[in-house]
Amino acid sequence: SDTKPGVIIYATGGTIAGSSTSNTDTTGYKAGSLGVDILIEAVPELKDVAIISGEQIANIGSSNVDQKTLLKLAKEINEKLKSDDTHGVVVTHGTDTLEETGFFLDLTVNSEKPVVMVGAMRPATAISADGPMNLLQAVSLAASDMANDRGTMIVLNDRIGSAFYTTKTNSTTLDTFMASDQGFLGTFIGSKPKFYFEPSTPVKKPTFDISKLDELPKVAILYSHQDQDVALLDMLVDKGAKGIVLAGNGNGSLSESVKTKVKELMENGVPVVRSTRTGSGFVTDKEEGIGSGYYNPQKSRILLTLALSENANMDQIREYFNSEV
Ligand SMILES: NC(=O)C[C@H](N)C(=O)O
Repeated sequence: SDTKPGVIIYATGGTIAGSSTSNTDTTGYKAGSLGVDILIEAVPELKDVAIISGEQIANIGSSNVDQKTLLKLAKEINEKLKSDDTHGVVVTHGTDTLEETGFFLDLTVNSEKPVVMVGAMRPATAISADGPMNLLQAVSLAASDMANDRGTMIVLNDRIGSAFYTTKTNSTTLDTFMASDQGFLGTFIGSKPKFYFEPSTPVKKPTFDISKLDELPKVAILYSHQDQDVALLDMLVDKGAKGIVLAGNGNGSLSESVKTKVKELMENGVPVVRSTRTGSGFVTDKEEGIGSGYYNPQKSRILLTLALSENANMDQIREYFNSEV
């Protein structure tokens, strides 16, 4: 009937829109080759759960998603969610950087309505392609009244994760999106979303207004390791970085020489956030570098970018990362 909820699918590319000449190819295919209309036509069942419209934002591998794309997407979603005709939105996206876009939207979309990120690990042409079911589940979630007030969510492999905590943990397998400590919000039975809990909001989740921004400050990530070259930090600043995230060792540990450099940069107004290369856990605040709290390096980069976009000072940035113990 006409009373079905309206769901808009914003397509950006990725493996979910990927195709290959071989049905066993799951790595050499071309990401972002099928348009949004083809994705929708491939799953006629979408029309049973929602009134669907599709919009092509880009058709690229997710490593090519840039700040222009993020700003465009966030602005369009904020605009569309104001309409009574829109119950929720779905964003199809390559999985490699899906969590960055999801986290950015989680902090910048100002609506209680659902935003659902979805991708696939196998291209559309593969045997047992996961994209069609993932898309149907994502649309069902965006059309569900249970999905409000849960922030941006990530759907893959029958699971619902919060974009705030979820990360890609495996380079090739289907069960790649996880939040090791925080877990999932729910699962799917067939295409039906089933939540474990009523909605809740991450502790001190920040929000940002990007409506007047045309660009974002540059923040770079540097991976820590033994014998780290201190000169690379200066190079990043020379090349225009306004802030730096370190994928630090363990609880954000740095060598003595990197520590000294970080102190110097911080004194000169360049915030340095110490995150962790371990893949999970909390990084505590230290004088020599802001602790990232629960934010992994790629989420720390997005948060520091947004904090700098509103000219936050060092203390405010420390507040955002909520990493004091
Ligand atoms: N599974 C994927 O979607 C990976 C792809 N390379 C992308 O992120 O665009």
